[in-house]
Amino acid sequence: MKLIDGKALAAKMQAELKVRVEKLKTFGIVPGLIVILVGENPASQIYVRNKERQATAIGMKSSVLRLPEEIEEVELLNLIETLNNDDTWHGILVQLPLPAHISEEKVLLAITPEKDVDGFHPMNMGRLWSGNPLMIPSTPAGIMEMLREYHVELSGKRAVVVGRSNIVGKPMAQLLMMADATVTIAHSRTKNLSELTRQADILVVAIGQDRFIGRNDVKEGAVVIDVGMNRDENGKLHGDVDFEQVKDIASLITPVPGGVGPMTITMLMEQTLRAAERKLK
Ligand SMILES: Nc1nc(=O)c2c([nH]1)NC[C@@H]1CN(c3ccc(C(=O)N[C@@H](CCC(=O)O)C(=O)O)cc3)C=[N+]21
Repeated sequence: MKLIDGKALAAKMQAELKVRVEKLKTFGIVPGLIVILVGENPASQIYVRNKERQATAIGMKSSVLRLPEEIEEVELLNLIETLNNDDTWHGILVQLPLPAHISEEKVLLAITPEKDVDGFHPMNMGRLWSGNPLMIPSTPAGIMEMLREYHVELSGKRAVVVGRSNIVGKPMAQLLMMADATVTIAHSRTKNLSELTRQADILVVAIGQDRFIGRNDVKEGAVVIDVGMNRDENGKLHGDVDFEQVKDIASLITPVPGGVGPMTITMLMEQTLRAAERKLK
């Protein structure tokens, strides 16, 4: 078993991003990412702080708007409209999940696709599936970077994605398909899931269930990517893959923490930078 070190790759990419930021600054553009956080979800607070720290580290401008849980939907939509027209910000990210009284669909539609660094706007989802992406969701984008860095061959390989979310599963499947893998999307209702996952040369797991994939679900030599982040009663993080059971079967495996998570944040920065670089053209 060899570890895919997401933290190390994220650090390496940050150094490259820093150079690109400095270059852009010589043209008078400071790339900016604004994050909107509604309510007090403590887990969200940690991600938001990490995002701010990374942005600052590479020389980008970054800000977090903390809004009260009770904010009205129309107020949030108006704020997004203001930010759409504000040249300071090249990326706008609304942290999910939102409180139940606010329509996620309306909010995601309100962000102009050019600033939608999450790639969640229907226009960006459609462009990805049409093979002409503008913004790519950062978790699957980070996974593709990891597979590239570790020279994982994808063409003609059998990839199984467990999880069908708009944020991870669906865009992941499309990116693997664009890289010429043969892709199957499985999910919580899939029958004989194990039979399917055991055929995977590349197995991506994003189902949101603690240590869901065990030793009998993985083919010898498979590349295993774990998107899960589940906290147990002692506050320890576990993936959707039982790392201890799978580590000696897989040829390459991502740890949790230190795998997909750090790359997700770095790719968010990369998308913001790319949005800012488009201003030059
Ligand atoms: N609009 C939107 N975009 C998002 O990208 C988004 C979101 N909403 N809502 C919440 C999820 C979650 N998410 C994480 C990103 C990085 C880590 C991360 O860096 N994790 C580290 C540290 C984990 C720890 O120790 O707490 C690791 O895995 O090593 C975690 C979680 C982005 N999300």
